[in-house]
Order: sequence, then structure tokens, then C-alpha cells
Amino acid sequence: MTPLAQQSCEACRSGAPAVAAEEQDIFMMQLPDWDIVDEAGIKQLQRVFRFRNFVEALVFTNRVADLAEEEGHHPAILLEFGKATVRWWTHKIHGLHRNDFIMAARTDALYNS
Ligand SMILES: C[C@H](O)[C@H](O)[C@H]1CNC2=NC(N)=NC(=O)C2=N1
Repeated sequence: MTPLAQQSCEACRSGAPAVAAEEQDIFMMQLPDWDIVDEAGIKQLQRVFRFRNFVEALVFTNRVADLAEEEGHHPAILLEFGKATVRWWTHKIHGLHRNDFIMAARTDALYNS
């Protein structure tokens, strides 16, 4: 399978299938620093990215925002001093789509670049 970080999002539509449990487990092997959290009954991917200060966290936040705009798929980001908490889920299906795992991997690639 093509690594998630080398994939792009597909246009996501209402009614698109959520990722099955088995596929989710396979994807999560490529995302060791991410957790699956439940926010108001909606499964989401979450990772806390750490930085030396607020400005570095802001720069990263803006890079993730640019990626989101390129892909048409958007995260929730909490920006704090020295931290950026990123959560990915698909609003249309109120859960996790393949796109969310792709974007989490692409977010890791930004952090490591
Ligand atoms: C019209 C627009 O493309 C859609 O509303 C997109 C925008 N970004 C999105 N981002 C996420 N995370 N989930 C969505 O369902 C979604 N839908």
C-alpha cells in the first residue's frame, strides 16, 4: 500500500464510509504518535506537537492550515505556548475517513521537515 503520507485526499461526500476497524488498525501503525479520541461521540485523530515557544507553534499551525486548504480538508488546531494540538476527523460523516489518516501522516511530515 502507498504510504499515507504520499497520498492525497479524495473528495469527501455525505454518506461516505467510515474507516473499518481493521483498516483503522493498519493505518494507526503508520501513525504511532497519534491517538484516537472521542469528542462528543465523534472519533477523532489527535496529536500534540511541541515547540520551543509560541511563534514556532504558530508557524507550524499556519503550515498545517496551508496544507488543509490545498487538500480541502480541515483540522481543529489548539495553539498554545510551545504546543499545537491537532485533531482530524470528517465533519460530513461525523467520524474517521481515510482522508483523516492521510492528513495526520501529512501533518507529521510537516513537523519532521
Ligand atoms: C465544501 C467543503 O469542501 C467541505 O465542507 C469540506 C471542508 N473541509 C472539511 N474538513 C473536514 N475535516 N471534514 C469535512 O467534512 C470537510 N468538508
